[in-house]
Amino acid sequence: MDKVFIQGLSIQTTIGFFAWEKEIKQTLVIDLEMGWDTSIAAKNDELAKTLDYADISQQIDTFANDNPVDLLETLAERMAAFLMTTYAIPWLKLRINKPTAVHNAVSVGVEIERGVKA
Ligand SMILES: Nc1nc2c(c(=O)[nH]1)N=C([C@H](O)[C@@H](O)CO)CN2
Repeated sequence: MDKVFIQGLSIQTTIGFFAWEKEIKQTLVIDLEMGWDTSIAAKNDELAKTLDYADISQQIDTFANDNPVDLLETLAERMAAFLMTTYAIPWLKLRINKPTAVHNAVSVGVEIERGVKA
């Protein structure tokens, strides 16, 4: 299966369980793999036939900021559903890192896989 991916997308958004977290923006770093037949776009060199990683990166930032939640789990689930519906993505793996959440860890976060691999 071919993939289009986004690695290390850094966004600033409101996220977190605690009251103080709802008053600030924190950094999330997002890794996304999306199943896609890239040969269709390659055939006639057409951006419109593939997943535009620049457009999707912007949509991820907008989605996170428009949908503040407590848990990374909730954001991951909702973001995965939004991306799969909007772009007709059959399968994806989404990892959301919250690098500043635990001071003595490099990063913490969640990773989910949704859909069916072609
Ligand atoms: N599995 C998770 N654990 C925790 C989360 C989370 O979203 N998923 N969130 C928090 C707090 O918001 C934390 O990031 C504050 O430092 C704690 N654990």
